[in-house]
Amino acid sequence: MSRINTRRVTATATHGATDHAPAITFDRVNVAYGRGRGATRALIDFNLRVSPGETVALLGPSGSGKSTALKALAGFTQPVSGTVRLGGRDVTDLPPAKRGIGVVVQSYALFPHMRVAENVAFGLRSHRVPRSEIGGRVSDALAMVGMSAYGKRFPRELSGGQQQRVAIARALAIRPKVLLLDEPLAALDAQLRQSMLTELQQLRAALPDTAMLYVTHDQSEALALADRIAVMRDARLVDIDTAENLWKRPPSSFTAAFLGGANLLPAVVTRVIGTSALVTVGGTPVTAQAPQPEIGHVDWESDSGALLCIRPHAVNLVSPAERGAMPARIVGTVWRGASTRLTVALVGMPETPIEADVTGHDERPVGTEVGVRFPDQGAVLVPAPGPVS
Ligand SMILES: Nc1ncnc2c1ncn2[C@@H]1O[C@H](COP(=O)(O)OP(=O)(O)OP(=O)(O)O)[C@@H](O)[C@H]1O
Repeated sequence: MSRINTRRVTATATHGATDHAPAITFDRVNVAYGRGRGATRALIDFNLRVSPGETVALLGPSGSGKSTALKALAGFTQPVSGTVRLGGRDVTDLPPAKRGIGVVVQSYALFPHMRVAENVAFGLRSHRVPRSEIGGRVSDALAMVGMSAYGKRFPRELSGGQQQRVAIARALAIRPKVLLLDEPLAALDAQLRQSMLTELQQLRAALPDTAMLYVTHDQSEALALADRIAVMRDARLVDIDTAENLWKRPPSSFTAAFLGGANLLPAVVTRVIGTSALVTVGGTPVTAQAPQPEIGHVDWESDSGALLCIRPHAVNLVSPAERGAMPARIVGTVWRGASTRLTVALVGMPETPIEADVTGHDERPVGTEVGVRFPDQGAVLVPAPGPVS
């Protein structure tokens, strides 16, 4: 049974905010650590808008600037330039405690000498909530995360998952309009992470007015929770769209690879009509989607190079004798229980092996000859990467 209470809670208004403004705005925000030549630019011209009630995941590899973006919003780091707004109100120069944001970090950050209820009450006191209200607010917040029975315990008497629930309760107790979560599941084991992910989905549904910014380097968390995913690389935002669009029609090879380990094969464009393409991969003709991005336009010119993006589950392994199949050989095999991940090398293209997921336990040995087919329109063209600026 779920431990998150799905009762809906309405966030209290923050003073000075406007109703129609985005809940969160980053406007050309730059953050650097250190000064002069040795400075690290951790956020470069970062723009992002999050609507009330929307969840945006900041996804990217280690060091790409995700936590820095949260810190700039929470007030833990000061931008060199740019503006941070909450509900339309400029908070760039406001101290963290005055921003009214709930923050949950990976390490729980509970006070070890305080009981659970005192931990949750702490934030309320620092937000000057009247004494008479504190008890009720603490009970409500603990009930939301299914921890009502644990108010008298110390953090050391709780499991990792329970401590993280208390940390979430503490963030929710102030009834924030904006909730920041920085890798909240990273310290938990795989099984607990999965159940907490389900609970976070329920929490999201229970807080329809609360905007959430969720930092993760785990694409499955981002896909499960986010309305939109903002992909970061080297201190910059590289792509932003709905989870579904980024997954199905990745606008860049970086996002394609980062979001779900896509196969990216060098291809040559034969012709594109509308959003359908005919390309060749290693000389074999393949049909693919050739989508256009939301903003801008991609010219898929005949004879130009592109990348063919295909997910491992969409690759079909057939008999090498089948007409139109690309000849290949199995070079690796990993049984994963419900499926087997096979690595196959196309004849003539050994440097770009393809990963293919096959249902069940596939016992074909390494060295077996196979044929590779991509289902009609099952692959998507992605622009070949240009130089990183
Ligand atoms: N306090 C600091 N002093 C100096 N450099 C820092 C500091 N905090 C972060 N950085 C640097 O800024 C860059 C961005 O760091 P940030 O923590 O925002 O990345 P991240 O995407 O959240 O990474 P991770 O997934 O590993 O947490 C990195 O190069 C990091 O080394």
